[in-house]
Parts: sequence; structure tokens; C-alpha cells
Amino acid sequence: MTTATATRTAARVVDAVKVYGVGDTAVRALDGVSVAFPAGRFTAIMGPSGSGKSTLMHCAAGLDTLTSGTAHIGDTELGTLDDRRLTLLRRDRVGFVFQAFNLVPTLTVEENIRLPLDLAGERGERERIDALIDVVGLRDRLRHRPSELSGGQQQRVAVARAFAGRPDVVFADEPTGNLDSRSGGEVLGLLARTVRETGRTVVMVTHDPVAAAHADEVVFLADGRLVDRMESPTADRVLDRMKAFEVPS
Ligand SMILES: Nc1ncnc2c1ncn2[C@@H]1O[C@H](COP(=O)(O)OP(=O)(O)OP(=O)(O)O)[C@@H](O)[C@H]1O
Repeated sequence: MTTATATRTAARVVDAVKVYGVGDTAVRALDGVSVAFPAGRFTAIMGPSGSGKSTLMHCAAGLDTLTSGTAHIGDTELGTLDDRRLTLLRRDRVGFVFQAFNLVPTLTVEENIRLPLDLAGERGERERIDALIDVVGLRDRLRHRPSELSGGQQQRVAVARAFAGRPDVVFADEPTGNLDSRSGGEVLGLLARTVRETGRTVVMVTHDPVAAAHADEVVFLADGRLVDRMESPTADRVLDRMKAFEVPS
């Protein structure tokens, strides 16, 4: 299913504008972006440094607000929610993976993975979490603390935690930025596999063409605008597209 009409949208922004600051120092980080992230797909957001990738992700995920335009998770328009509802939406319907892992150091691997469910007051779900633990390959590390794991293992815990609450969408911001290429490749393969096997949705910001090649589709930003999309990307094609941004105007 690749037609827009047949595909459900997990998250989207419409006419998104984000201006930081005022007056002479104002920066237009998003300049009228409309983009939909289809459910059940892995989408990468790419573009040169400063093109608005992180801003787009933060606004789409409800971590920051737009200056104008709308952001939606499923059918919920984020701008209509008060702070409490927005916090609940982020907790229950969105998963996050950040460059810096962001695990709770005092909790074990298993407790970190189960955290979203515990916070939501959900019990049970033993089998599904068990399956998730196997997907990320951490069965023999469940009693360890994050400091006893390698960077790649910690990020696999973060990926499992992001999916544990069965979110509508997982947002990943440079998830392999702190990892060597082998561990990074494992984490990206894990993200892609989890999307394929569980039908979940991932939106990932990256500046790395090799990372973007794990996605089903890449959307390209330049100067706060959406300038291109690429289905079934390869690292070479993404790199070629990125080089075109470097041509001096
Ligand atoms: N809190 C802020 N206050 C002021 N300007 C900001 C703020 N956050 C981002 N910007 C500016 O908005 C623009 C877009 O930034 P953003 O971080 O979204 O880009 P990016 O594509 O993610 O960049 P990078 O790849 O370097 O992380 C940049 O010009 C940046 O300097």
C-alpha cells in the first residue's frame, strides 16, 4: 500500500512554520512544511545542518509548539491540547529515542523497558514485552544497569522502551550519533525490523546517508522547507541528493 489515500497517517504537520526569536535575530526554522508520516513505515528526515530537521521532529512530537500551522498525532491536533493532555499524549502515544540514550541509571534493563507501561499503570502484557526483549536481543542483560552495558546495548534498551507502550509513532533523533558504525548498524536494523514485524511507525532525524538508507522513505529539508522525498533509498542515492544541496547558488 503506497497510495496516500490507502495509507493511514501516524503523524503529520500542515503548513508548519516555526520562528525562533523576534525582530532582527528571528530565525525561520520551518517555513511552511506540510508532511505526513505514514503508519507502519520507517521515514528518515534528512537535510543540511540548520535545515530544520530537529525542529520539525520536536514540533511533530509535541515537544515544541509551532508558530503557525498544525501538528497531528493520528487524528489528534496537538495545538488543541492543554499541557496535561499533551503530557499524557507524549507518554501514551509517542515513543522517543535520543542520541544520548536517556535511560534511568538506577533501574535495570528490564525496569527501563517496562517504564512506559509502569507509568501508564498497565500491568500484564508479559508476552509482548518478552517478545520485544528477544527482538532487541537483551535477554541475558535484563538485570544489568545501563552503566554495565555498551553504548549499542544501551540504545537497544532505549529502542525497546520506545516501543513498549505501543505508541502510534516513535521519533528517533540521531539515534546512532554516539555509536560506532557496527553498533549503529545494529540499532538501525533493529528499528527497521521492529517496524516490519510489529507494524509500528518510526520517524528518524539523521544526517548520515547510511542511516537514512535503512528507512522506507527519506524526506529532505533545506532552509526550513520540504524539498524532496525518496522511496526505497540507498546510501549512494541519498548522498548524491545531499551533495546537490552543497552546490553554491
Ligand atoms: N532554540 C532555538 N533558538 C533559536 N534558534 C534556534 C533554536 N533551535 C534551532 N534554532 C535555529 O533554527 C534553525 C534550524 O535548527 P534545527 O536544529 O532544527 O536544524 P537541524 O537541521 O536539526 O540542524 P543539525 O543537523 O545541525 O542538528 C537553525 O538555524 C538553528 O540555529
